[in-house]
Amino acid sequence: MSGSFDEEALSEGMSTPFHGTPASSSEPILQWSDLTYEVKTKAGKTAEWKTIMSKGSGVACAGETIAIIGSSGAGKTTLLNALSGRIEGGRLSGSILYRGAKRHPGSFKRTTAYVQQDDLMHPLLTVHETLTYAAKLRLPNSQYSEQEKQERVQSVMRQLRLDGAKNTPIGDAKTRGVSGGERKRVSVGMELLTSPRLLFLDEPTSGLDSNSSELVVELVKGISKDRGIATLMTIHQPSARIFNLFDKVILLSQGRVVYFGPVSESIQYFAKIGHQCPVHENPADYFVDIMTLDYRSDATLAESKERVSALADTFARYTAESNASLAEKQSLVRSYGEQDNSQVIAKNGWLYEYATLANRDWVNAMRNIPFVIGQVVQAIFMGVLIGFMYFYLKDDSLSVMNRMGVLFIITVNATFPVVMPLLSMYVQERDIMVRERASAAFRISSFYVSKATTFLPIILASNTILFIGIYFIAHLTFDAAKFFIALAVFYCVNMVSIAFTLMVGSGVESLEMGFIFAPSILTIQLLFGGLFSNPSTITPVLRWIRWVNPVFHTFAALAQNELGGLTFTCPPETQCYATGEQVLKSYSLMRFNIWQSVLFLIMLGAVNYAIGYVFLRWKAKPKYLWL
Ligand SMILES: Nc1ncnc2c1ncn2[C@@H]1O[C@H](COP(=O)(O)OP(=O)(O)OP(=O)(O)O)[C@@H](O)[C@H]1O
Repeated sequence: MSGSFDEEALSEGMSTPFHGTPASSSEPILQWSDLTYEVKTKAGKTAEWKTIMSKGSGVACAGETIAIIGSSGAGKTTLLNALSGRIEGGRLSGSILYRGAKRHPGSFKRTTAYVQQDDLMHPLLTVHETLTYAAKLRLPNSQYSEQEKQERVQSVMRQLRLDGAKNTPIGDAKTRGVSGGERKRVSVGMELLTSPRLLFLDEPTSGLDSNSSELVVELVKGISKDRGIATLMTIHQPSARIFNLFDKVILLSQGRVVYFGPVSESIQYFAKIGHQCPVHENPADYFVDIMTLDYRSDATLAESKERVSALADTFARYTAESNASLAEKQSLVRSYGEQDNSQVIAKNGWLYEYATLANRDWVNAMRNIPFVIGQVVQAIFMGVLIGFMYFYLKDDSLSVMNRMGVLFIITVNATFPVVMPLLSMYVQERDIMVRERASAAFRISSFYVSKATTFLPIILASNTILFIGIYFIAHLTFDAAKFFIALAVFYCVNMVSIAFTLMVGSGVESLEMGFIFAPSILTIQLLFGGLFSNPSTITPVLRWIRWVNPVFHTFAALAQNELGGLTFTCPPETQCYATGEQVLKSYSLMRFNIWQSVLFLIMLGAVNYAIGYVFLRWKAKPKYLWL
């Protein structure tokens, strides 16, 4: 028997599953009704709307922990995202009330918390550091002293039983770190540092063994109850013990609600509509079984579709006819009154945010041993290798080609070797930042400036070693003014490369795309850099490239600085350059003087930084549908 029920029998002895108003009648935090979500799909040439979630309604009250259960593709994540204000694209309709009033995006995000399924965290920071930085960034200084922030971190670590892993790094696929369960608890902890009214968790137990899963759910439930947080989590086939930990459950199938009410009454409800859960079976498994479409044959599929549809219809009819109607729900809200959800939550000052982020970036960069050692070793190795390749340049005309070569190689060392390693670090951190920004933890500008300023000293320090090695071993002109001017030009192009990295890294969708774009653009810069082709012979259609080409400006400035005033000896009966000026003229490198080239570099750096910032703002801008 599927879908038939005796309403009177059903009502007997049961509270109102749909609304599930708890006995204590605690404050309703989130209410949603008739929530429908559709996406556009292509069927041949015509596009049509596909319903992913249909007319979902419910309420989450303070202190309750609610599970959203369903088979794969049932719409669990869609419901969680719609309720948490993180749904992108498509069409969302219905109503969502947060503490009795319409949600206000800024304060909703700051007073609610979302724990993602794939927790992105800085792998090299310890548990304690991760939570401390999160506390510094998320808790306003106007309400918390540094001491109180630290107390908060300690209390969250204690509540989530993380004291034992306090000094263990988070880790990732490359470096060993905390266990999966601890990692999840750190993610939860970061969200609980503030005092959210609502907590969303997307599959917090996925990938965990049953003990770790149970611990996560148990701890979350305890904290939610203690702090009066309404918690909603999607969960995939929980064990019977975990299932029984929840206060309420939303059972979803094919985007429709099949049951929403107290866990304690779920078995009774299904029994009354003809689906008696066997005594020794895990109720969660049983419910998922009867809600899942059976694709084994056409007959089983048709039968299961009918069953699922009957289950959802039955529940819809039941709730529509039950005493706990919409009117009751509304009166419940009225009894608590509408809350003002638009209050501005205090942010920390820009400088404080910047200092915290820069400190975190610095710690991260310095712990990235392969990166640090790689930078130093590469600088020494390349400095010595290139230096000896051009060892002790003389002042004969044969040295002209070598001088031009070494100056170009110095320039090249400020492009690829700077951009590629920084790009991979930056894109990874950008993705973490976009996540952190979802809870409006800090400003994009402080993150961006922090990145620019932490990369700069690291790159300048290693490239100074390289520059000095090449300069003195190759024996470029030993003149203090020339040395320092060359170094200044070299610093400028390094700065442009960092700005370029931030621009590409902020604009691309993924690191893979960055690894395609960045080398392509850098190769073009090298081709038009002034060594491989004479700038005056390049077709006018492409000649403008030199204006925006940092490699050209660097090479031209270094060449003018090095060759200016030099004279060369010529072997007898040969034609050759007699002066540095002749070389510069024949290479067409005197279109701009050294200071104009430096100015171009500074401007290019500024433009790259600015475009990168705009890209990042656009990337971090929420594109969510809002009700
Ligand atoms: N943008 C979209 N375009 C087309 N179909 C979509 C889109 N978003 C979601 N869906 C479909 O909607 C259904 C519900 O997706 P959702 O991710 O909410 O399921 P779920 O219950 O969380 O599944 P799982 O447990 O496998 O993560 C799926 O069948 C999914 O393929």
